[in-house]
Amino acid sequence: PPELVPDSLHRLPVHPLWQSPLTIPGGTRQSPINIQWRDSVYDPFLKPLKISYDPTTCLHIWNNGYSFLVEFDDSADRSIIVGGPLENQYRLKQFHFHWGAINEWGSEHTVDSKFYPAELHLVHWNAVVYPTFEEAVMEGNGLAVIGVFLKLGAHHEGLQTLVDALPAVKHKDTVIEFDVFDPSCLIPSCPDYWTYAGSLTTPPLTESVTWIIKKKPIEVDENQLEAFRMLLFTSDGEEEKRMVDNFRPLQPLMNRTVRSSFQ
Ligand SMILES: NS(=O)(=O)c1c(F)c(F)c(-n2cc(CC3CCCCC3)nn2)c(F)c1F
Ligand SMILES: [Zn+2]
Repeated sequence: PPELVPDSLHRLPVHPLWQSPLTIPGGTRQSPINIQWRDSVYDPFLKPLKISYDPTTCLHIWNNGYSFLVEFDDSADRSIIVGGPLENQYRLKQFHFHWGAINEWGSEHTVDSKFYPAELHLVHWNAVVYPTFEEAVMEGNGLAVIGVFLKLGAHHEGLQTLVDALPAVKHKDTVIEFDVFDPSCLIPSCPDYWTYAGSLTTPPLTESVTWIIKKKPIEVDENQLEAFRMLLFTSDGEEEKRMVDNFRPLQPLMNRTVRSSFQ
């Protein structure tokens, strides 16, 4: 419920990464948004999303002072997605999460105004059309991000290997090698998703993302969520600020329709 949402949402977040304005002047397709289930439109022409990741393309985990990113070798078409709403295949670049200080909020997207405690984003770029990720970030069909909601429940075996590595990236600008991980273990097997045209939810907030939001959440346990909350926004030696509530406020839907791959 909105009254539960941290008042920080009503104050501009102070995190340095947000020094740029929280709203993009003239933005018409900003993210995240609330997904009103009954307003989403079933599109029978949407294809199943095809995910093929090579676990050996995993490189390292990096605390960038906003989230922790697991980055991949995207120098060839080894970890890709194709199909769904996409016209081209897209290469996996990194995945990261957004989460709250408490289990009542933390996700960026909401479903019927309900927050989940966390949300996973798998960021892919259109290497068929654009020569670099940096260029793709600036183009309307440049990126495709798969969003997966995390809900409090059973222990998640696959996530635990990632959680075990987090203490090594507690501080901003720390990196740890992470050389074999298959992120498809974090994606629900249920094929159902919503899709809409949106933006990055962090600077540069460019309107270049085809969002693919999985309908089914994955379950993680309290200890695993707490491990996220032990990370710090701050560098070693600075006054510690816990890395929590690193999600952008909801943005206006404006003239957009959310399509569903399911009836
Ligand atoms: N929440 S999100 O919308 O899924 C999301 C994304 F889609 C992103 F692409 C990034 N992103 C930001 C950069 C810096 C680049 C630095 C060079 C210029 C382009 C941005 N790398 N990846 C990101 F941080 C993020 F949170
Ligand atoms: Zn994100």
